[in-house]
Amino acid sequence: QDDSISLEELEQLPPIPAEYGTLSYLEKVNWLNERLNEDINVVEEYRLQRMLAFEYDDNGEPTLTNSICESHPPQSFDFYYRYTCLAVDDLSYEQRISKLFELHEKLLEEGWVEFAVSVLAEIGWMQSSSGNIKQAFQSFEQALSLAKDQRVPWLVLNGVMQDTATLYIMYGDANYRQKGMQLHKHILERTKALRDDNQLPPEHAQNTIDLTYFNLGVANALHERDYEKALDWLGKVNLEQAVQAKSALVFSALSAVELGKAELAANYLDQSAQLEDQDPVVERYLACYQQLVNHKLNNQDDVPACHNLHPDTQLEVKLDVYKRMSELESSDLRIEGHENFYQLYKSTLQNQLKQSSSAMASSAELSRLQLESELQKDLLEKEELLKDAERERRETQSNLMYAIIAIFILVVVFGLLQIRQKLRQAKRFKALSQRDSLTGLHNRLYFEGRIQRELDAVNLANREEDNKRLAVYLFDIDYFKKLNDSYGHDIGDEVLKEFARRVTHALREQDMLVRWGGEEFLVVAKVDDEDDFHNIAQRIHKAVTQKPFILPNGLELPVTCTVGGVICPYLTDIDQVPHWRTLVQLADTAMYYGKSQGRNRWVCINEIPTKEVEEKVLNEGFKSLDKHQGVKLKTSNDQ
Ligand SMILES: Nc1nc2c(ncn2[C@@H]2O[C@H](COP(=O)(O)OP(=O)(O)OP(=O)(O)O)[C@@H](O)[C@H]2O)c(=O)[nH]1
Repeated sequence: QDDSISLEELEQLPPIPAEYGTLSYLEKVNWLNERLNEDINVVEEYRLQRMLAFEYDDNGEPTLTNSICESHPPQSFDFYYRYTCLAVDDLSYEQRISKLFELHEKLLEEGWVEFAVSVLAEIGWMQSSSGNIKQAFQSFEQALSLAKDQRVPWLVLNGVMQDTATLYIMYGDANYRQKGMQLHKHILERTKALRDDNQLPPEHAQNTIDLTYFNLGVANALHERDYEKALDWLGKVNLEQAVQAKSALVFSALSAVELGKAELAANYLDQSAQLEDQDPVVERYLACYQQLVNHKLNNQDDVPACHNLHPDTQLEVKLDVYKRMSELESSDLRIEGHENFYQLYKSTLQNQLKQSSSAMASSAELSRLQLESELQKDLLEKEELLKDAERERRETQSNLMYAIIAIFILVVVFGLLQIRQKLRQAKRFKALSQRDSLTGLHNRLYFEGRIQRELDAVNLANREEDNKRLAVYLFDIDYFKKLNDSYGHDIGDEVLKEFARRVTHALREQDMLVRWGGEEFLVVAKVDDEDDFHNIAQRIHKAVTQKPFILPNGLELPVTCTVGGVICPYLTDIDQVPHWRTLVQLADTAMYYGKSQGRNRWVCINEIPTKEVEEKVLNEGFKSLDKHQGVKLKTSNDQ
C-alpha cells in the first residue's frame, strides 16, 4: 500500500447518488465504468475502482476483482477493500494467514472489533480446512472470547459460535464434541429468542436455525454415530427452504440405514435424488453417501463416487467416508478406505502431532486420531496379510494340485516300474525255476516248455520230407547210490557237477541237455540219421567214462553211465510223432535195458515195427520180448 490517498480525502468526496443502491449488478458496473471514463481525480478513481471490485467480488468474479486490486491496491486504512483483495489474491496458505493476522491486528488497534473477530474466525476456518487443527482451535477460542468480551453484535458472535462449535465437533474428543453441541444448542435458543423478540429478520433466523439443526444432525451422524439423535435433528431441517435440504436427506438416509430401517432409508434416498446441491464439492460427496446407503440397502457392488471425492472436500467428510469404506464387507473397498484414511492422516493430520501439544483440545483429538490411524494402519497391514494369505492359499492349492498330479504321475510311473520289475523278476524266477541249482543245467520244467515245439518242427519237417529226426536220450550214473554211500553226498554232488560239465562239452550247442531228476539226465538232439543218433549216445558215454573224474579234493573216481535213447519217428508203419512222454519212457526203457545188460553202455532204439509192439515195450520193457519182436536196437557193445 502506498497510502497516497487519505481517509479524509475519500470522505470529502461528494456522496454516491442514492439511486445507485437501487441498480442491478450490470447497471452498477456500467454506471461505475461510465464515471471512470470521465475526467476524474485519483481519489475519485480509487473510490470508483474499489466499488467496482466489491461488485465483482459480490458476483463471484475473483479474476476481475483481483485485477482491480492489482491496478488500484487498497490503502492501509481501507479494511474492507483490503479484506476483499486478500480473498482473491493468489497467495500461499501461509502468506494469506499472515496477511489476515496482520489485518486482524490492525482492526483491533483501530477498534474494529466485530471485523477483527470475523477475520479471526476466517483464519480459524482456513486453518481447520487445511488440517491445522491446533491453530484453528486457538483462533476460534480467541475469536469467541473476544466476541463475548466485546459484546459484538449477535450476527458476528453467531457466526463465530457456529464455526467454533463445528470445529469442536469435527476435531475434538468426546468432551469437546459435547461442548460443540452445547454451543449449537445455545445458538438455537438465542436465535429463536431474538426472532420471537423481532430483533432478527425471520428469514435470517430460519436460516440460522436450519443450519444449526443440520449441524447437530451431522454431529450425531458423522461424529457421535448416534443415528437416532441424528434422525431427530435432521428431521427438523426445513426441507422447503434450507440450503442443506439435500444434505439433510442424504444424512437421514445414512442414519436410517445404519439403524436397519431400510424402508425409511430408501424413502430418504428417493427424496434426496430429487434435489441438487448448489456446491459441486458437496454434490459429489453426497453422491458418495447415497452410494454407501445403496451399498447397504441393495448390495450395490461399488461406490464409484467415493473413489474420487472433490479435492476440496472438507476433512471431516473425507475422514468419515474413508472410515465408512473401511468398514464395508468388500475387501477391495475396505482396503481402499484404510489406505485413503492412512494417506489423509499422513498428509494432513500427522503434522499436527509434531506441533506442541499444550492443553489444547486438538491434542486430545489428535492423539485419538493418531491412535485410530495406527489402528487403521494395523488393520491395513492385516488386510494385506489376509490378501497375501489368500493369494498364498490359492497358490498352495494350485501347487497342491500340481503336487497331486506329480504324485499321480510318480505313482503311475512307479507302478509301471514295479510291473516291469515284477515282469523282469518273474522272468528271472522263470529262468531260475528252469535251471537246476546244482549243475546249472536246465531242468525238467524247461524241457516241458520246449519239447512240444521240437516235436512240431520234426512233424513239419517230415511232412516236407526234410528227413529231420529227433533223438531223446535218458542216462544216469551207474551205482551212484554206492558212490554216495561210500564217499558222502557232497562228493556225490561234485560227481554230478563234473558229469554235467562233461556231457555239456560232448554235445552240440543246439542240443538240449536237462537234469531230469536225481542222477538222471536227458538230452534232446536233432539228428540227420541213425548214425548221428548213435554218435551222440557214444559221445555222452565216452565223455563220462573215458577218464576218471578228478574231484576238487583230489579224489580220482572212475565213473560210468548207462545211456538209453530213442529216435523219432521210430515207427515204421506210421509217420506220426508220439507224445514226448512216450519218447522219454522209451528212452528210459532202453536205459533200463542197458542197466540190465551190465551197465556202462548205451542202448538206442532205432525202430519199432508196430503200435502194438510199442505198447508192449512201454508196458514190459525189452526183457520179455522175444528177440525184441522186430524192434531194432543198437548198443555200444555191438560196435
Ligand atoms: N549226491 C547226490 N545224490 C543224489 C542226488 N539225487 C539223487 N541222488 C542219489 O542217487 C542215488 C540213485 O540211486 P539208484 O536209483 O539206486 O541208482 P544207482 O545206485 O545209480 O544204481 P543204478 O542206476 O542202477 O546203477 C540215490 O542214492 C539218491 O539218493 C543229488 O543231487 N546228489
